[in-house]
Amino acid sequence: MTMRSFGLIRQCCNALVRVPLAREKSPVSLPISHLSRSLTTAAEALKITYDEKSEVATMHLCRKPVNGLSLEFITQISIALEKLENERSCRGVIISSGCDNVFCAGLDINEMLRPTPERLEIFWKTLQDMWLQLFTTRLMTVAAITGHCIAGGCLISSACDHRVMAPNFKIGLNEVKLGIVAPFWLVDSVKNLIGYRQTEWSLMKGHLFSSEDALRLGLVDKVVPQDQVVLQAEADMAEWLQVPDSARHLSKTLMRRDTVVRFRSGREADLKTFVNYIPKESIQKTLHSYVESLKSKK
Ligand SMILES: CC/C=C\C/C=C\CCCC/C=C/C(=O)SCCNC(=O)CCNC(=O)[C@H](O)C(C)(C)COP(=O)(O)OP(=O)(O)OC[C@H]1O[C@@H](n2cnc3c(N)ncnc32)[C@H](O)[C@@H]1OP(=O)(O)O
Repeated sequence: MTMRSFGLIRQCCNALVRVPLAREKSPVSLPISHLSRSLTTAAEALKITYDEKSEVATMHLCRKPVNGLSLEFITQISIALEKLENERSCRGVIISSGCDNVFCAGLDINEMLRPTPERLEIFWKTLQDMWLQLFTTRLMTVAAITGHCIAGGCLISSACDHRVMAPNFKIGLNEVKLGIVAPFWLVDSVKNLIGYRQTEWSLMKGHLFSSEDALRLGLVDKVVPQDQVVLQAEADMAEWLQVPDSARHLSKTLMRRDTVVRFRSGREADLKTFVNYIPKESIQKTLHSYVESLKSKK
């Protein structure tokens, strides 16, 4: 197997003070006083490899301990996606995790705790952009879900084209448990997979599905033992790549158009709602208690 890492991507990912890269915007300097805590450095957090033979890249999320989606991390993912999208030989990307038993625990909650208005706005815009990139990319996308996949984690997996998950983990949208609400575009992408009622019910309860229930409902496509998830994702990717790229991508565009149109017309209002809602004292209290409960479960 011929593997090479994308020098350009690594280079970009290491230089992370100016964000976001987002296509439609110019870069903005970050208030770096609020960098969120992680056990990994920015350079270690995202590893990209490319297999020339299969024409498939792997995006390995390694922001320990739980791949919490901080502004810097989302920006790295976004830059990497853009680079892969522009790499003509690349046809697919597998998204995998280097965190034990966690694919992604969602947004880094620290981003929402006592945020500066400036950073909060950049954070949400960057997340919106990253989601749109992933949801509409020409690349075939497969999520190799080797652990829990919660809220923002489900944002990533549900934006992909195919999902393979390990048994006995949790997946879904639990935002209400934190006193917050998933944005309509994330809800839509889950609804596209599991239908209206299951989405409404799980959203209102903050219910996380077991891997097995997720398979039954269509929130994931396969459940295989944890040590086989990546291999299965690679095998499924190879099968998917037998379909001509442009026809596959046009079909995806056709199926996702309504969600994308709704997103584009609602994203400004969504941003305003987010930046007004998060700093509210009542929301801050609930988020704070949630973080405390995570820490005290040990
Ligand atoms: C009207 C509406 C207007 C506006 C909308 C507003 C907001 C919309 C946002 C919606 C979009 C998405 C939101 C989100 O993603 S919020 C995040 C939701 N995620 C979770 O609830 C997951 C929480 N984590 C867990 O349940 C467990 O950590 C997990 C993943 C099951 C792993 O368990 P375990 O292996 O036992 O690990 P620990 O729990 O010990 O965690 C290790 C360490 O990580 C910290 N941590 C965990 N998750 C997060 C996180 N999401 N962000 C930041 N930090 C996290 C945890 O506290 C531990 O820290 P410690 O210091 O104790 O080591």
